[in-house]
Amino acid sequence: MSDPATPAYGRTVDARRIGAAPQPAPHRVNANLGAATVFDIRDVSVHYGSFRAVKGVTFPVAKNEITALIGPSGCGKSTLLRSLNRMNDLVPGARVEGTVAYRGKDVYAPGVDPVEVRRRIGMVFQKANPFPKSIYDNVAYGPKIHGVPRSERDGIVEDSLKKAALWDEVKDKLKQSALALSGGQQQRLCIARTIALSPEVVLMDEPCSALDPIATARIEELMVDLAKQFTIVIVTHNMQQAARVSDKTAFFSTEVNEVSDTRTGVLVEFDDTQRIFTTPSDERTENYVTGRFG
Ligand SMILES: Nc1ncnc2c1ncn2[C@@H]1O[C@H](COP(=O)(O)OP(=O)(O)OP(=O)(O)O)[C@@H](O)[C@H]1O
Repeated sequence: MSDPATPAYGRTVDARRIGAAPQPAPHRVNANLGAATVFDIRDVSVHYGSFRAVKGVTFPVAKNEITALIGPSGCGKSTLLRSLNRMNDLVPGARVEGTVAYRGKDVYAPGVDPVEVRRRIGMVFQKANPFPKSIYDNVAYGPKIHGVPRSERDGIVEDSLKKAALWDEVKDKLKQSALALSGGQQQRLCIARTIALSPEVVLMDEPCSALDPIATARIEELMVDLAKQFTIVIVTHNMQQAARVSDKTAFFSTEVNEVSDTRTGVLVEFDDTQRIFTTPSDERTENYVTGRFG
């Protein structure tokens, strides 16, 4: 049994503790101990044209964990997230330097198919973006274009909707338009659509920012459940959310270049979520998580 004096950060956190004075950690936990590494992100910088949005980022992502990327607006969280599955390829002028090793292989290596990368490393966006199709067709779409036979699609749709905790609400109206669902249901549908392709990793870019607290709570519960099967990396502005659901947290900030007057995102600290929110190593992290940072 865990020590009751130890704050329960990481998936079971009491959100009211956020902002409390840092407390001594019982011991320093090696952030990468004991879990298989899915991503080894090494010295990654991302440019948009001549503008360097984020520089020199290095941290690992462990299998079946939830890793949260937090930090002030514009520090490059979404940019870094999109570099993990080559989503930035779709942005004209975007360029990634360094190494994003996924299961030991650089996703930017010559010959790597970005479509296959995005199948294995799926993405859920800030705003639910269902296709203007039926609920069924939204989930079946990916398997269909990847050549999964029609006979297997019913099972995939049901399984994906169950994993996304949406099945009970939609099982009797699969042929109805996805656009008639609530915002929270649409976001769970987008999660079902993503996991229908059997990815290993699900990237989530502020998946709850357009949702009310009840829908947010459902997605958070869902994330924790999905992490049993998938590895999750989430960008969130919501520090309580990061503290509630994540195992590891990467805190980003910006450095100002006095000459060009531009801001570049940097990784300040990466560690167990509990440590980031209780005894961070860097003063900038502490100022941010305790709300002293404007
Ligand atoms: N497509 C793009 N073209 C040019 N610059 C971009 C593009 N996308 C982002 N940027 C710039 O890159 C920097 C990092 O942006 P990014 O959206 O990654 O930050 P963020 O930390 O996710 O911000 P927020 O929390 O506000 O969403 C910002 O200066 C932003 O203006």
